[in-house]
Amino acid sequence: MMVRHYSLKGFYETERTVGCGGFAKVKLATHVATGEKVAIKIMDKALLGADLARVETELGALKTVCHEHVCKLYQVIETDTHFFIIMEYCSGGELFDHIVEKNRLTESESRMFFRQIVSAVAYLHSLGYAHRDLKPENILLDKYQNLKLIDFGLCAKPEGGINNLLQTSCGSPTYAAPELVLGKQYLGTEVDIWAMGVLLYTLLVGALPFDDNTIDCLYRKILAGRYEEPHFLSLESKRLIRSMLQVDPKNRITIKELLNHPWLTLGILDPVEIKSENVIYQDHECLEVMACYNQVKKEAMWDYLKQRKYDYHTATYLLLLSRKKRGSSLKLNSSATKVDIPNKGTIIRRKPVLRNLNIIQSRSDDVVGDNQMVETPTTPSETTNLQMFFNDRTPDNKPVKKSGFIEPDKPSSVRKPHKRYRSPGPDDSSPVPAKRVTTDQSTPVHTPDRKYSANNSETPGSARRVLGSIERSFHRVVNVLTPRKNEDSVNVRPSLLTNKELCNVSTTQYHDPEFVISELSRALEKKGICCKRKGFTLRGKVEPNVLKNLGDCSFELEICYLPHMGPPPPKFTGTPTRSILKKGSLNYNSPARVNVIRDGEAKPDNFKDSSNALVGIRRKRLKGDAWCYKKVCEEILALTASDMKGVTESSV
Ligand SMILES: Nc1ncnc2c1ncn2[C@@H]1O[C@H](COP(=O)(O)OP(=O)(O)OP(=O)(O)O)[C@@H](O)[C@H]1O
Repeated sequence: MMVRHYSLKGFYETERTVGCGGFAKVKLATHVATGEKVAIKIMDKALLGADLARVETELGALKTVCHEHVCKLYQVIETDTHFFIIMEYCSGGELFDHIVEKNRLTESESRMFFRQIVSAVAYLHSLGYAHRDLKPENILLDKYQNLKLIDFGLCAKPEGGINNLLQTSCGSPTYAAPELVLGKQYLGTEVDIWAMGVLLYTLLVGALPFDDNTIDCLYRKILAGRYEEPHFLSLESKRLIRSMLQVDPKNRITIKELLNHPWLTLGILDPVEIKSENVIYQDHECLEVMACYNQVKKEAMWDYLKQRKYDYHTATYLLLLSRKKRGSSLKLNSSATKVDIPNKGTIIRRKPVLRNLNIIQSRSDDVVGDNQMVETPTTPSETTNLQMFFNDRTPDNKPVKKSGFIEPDKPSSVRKPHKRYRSPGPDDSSPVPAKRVTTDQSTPVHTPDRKYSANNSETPGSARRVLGSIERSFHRVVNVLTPRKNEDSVNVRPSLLTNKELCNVSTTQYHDPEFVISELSRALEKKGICCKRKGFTLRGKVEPNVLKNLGDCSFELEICYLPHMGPPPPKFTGTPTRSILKKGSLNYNSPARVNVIRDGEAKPDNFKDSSNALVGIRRKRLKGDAWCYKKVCEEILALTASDMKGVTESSV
């Protein structure tokens, strides 16, 4: 059943679900004022229960960090029932899927990605944070192939600094360092390095270094530090992985050594940079746009924004800054619901706000002097912290005291269902009270009651209340009258994919979707995996130990038509013309990509006719362990492929 989130209405237009985790559903949405795409992580408080604390942990970290390879936070909305975390949208999907898609990455692609990971982790460590859940499922790609670290629910900021010991065992078993497995006290930095070793191995090899069907055997392998080194790995890659997967944490390479490691600088020469950004900084043009839009003085706008309330204004400003970085125009759409800037005394404008106003061109007459609007990429204190962390020297060249240079904070770690484990330890000995987690006491919650008309700043309170009430009634009428898009609506035909949607798709040689879905259902049944059919989608759930697998996961296999370019192919006559479902591999077998010129026009993506198109199987992990999902899909697709081959031979 589709849930309507009124607190987003007028501010964000939600689209499809792009991911699900143990705690959250993540939706793609458009930020109405800027038209920018964002991701909204929606968490139901009732389902969070005792894990409410992890939201606090995640938000605390996201509000502090700002790095090009950490997913940016724009806004936090808390209602009585939900959290909505509005973040940078990463359209490239999970690094995990990227690896699976390519089987394994080349050394140079792995290097490019690993440099970004090292940069982000070094930055986190310099701020006193350990991530504690580094794995390719928690690393996303944006459309420029930049990596973005997500999921800070298990991160820790030890009291007294990063060089203080933690005790809570948490994370995913296959990425867990030996000291975590043993339940010893450990350093957050050292367990992150181990997880990065596992990560680099998965990039280069396409499989986990430590894997087994039982947790005991898995832990034995981890404790022995025993893993295979495939022959195709270069000597330098092997050396680097070995230096991270050292059983004794004291022998493990440090993050500082990694920054300059020859493998990471090969062909690039420069050491990895850890340059941080300022979370929010003054930008003359963006501030002017914001001030004009909200009808306040620029100083007042900045005074408000620098409080970093993570409300709609913060989101709008941060999105404007990112538009500016990309060289896009700085325009704001006045159809977004307006939110008042609390300090009314500063409101000076009387001009009506125009639709799609491009405010850069209309410079206001009440701007703050240009010299006050200096962009400050990094604050002195941030620079100092980074310098101190990586040079072991203070700016006046005194040795740095290793602990205590970051404001102490409580470490936190919270159990994560499906993929993670946790054993209780002193670093979470102070149970987080089941209090209402507020992200910022002064952050306005954008419930419908807080929506004002465009010129609300000039409307007296009582009149505004009346208007608000009329507006709410109006919304209710509109909602009753607007037909709802039912998420449960069942597709009567498989969807026809475009070329851009061919990620995570296996091709078949068949044209009949009913036949393929029934073969898939049979294969799932044979493997003992219960599944539900909805339209042309099968949703399966794997319990631990089905298929002798440690993890559990749920997934979807959707039958769809593959795009074919040009006139429909002749009816299938027996000999497959394209690659058939490839046994035991999740690699995407690209269907023929032919640009057909019809009436002088190329039609690559928009060919809407599915008649005679071949059928494909699109897979998607919904929840749970990614490697379990990979194994299950491979086995099911292999089984289906061999079953269908028999049917093909006798029936065609
Ligand atoms: N900013 C984003 N842009 C695009 N997709 C995202 C974004 N954030 C999350 N996702 C997708 O949603 C999925 C779930 O998000 P996330 O891991 O943050 O949720 P969670 O409930 O904390 O998960 P977990 O159970 O792993 O803790 C991710 O694996 C990813 O596929």
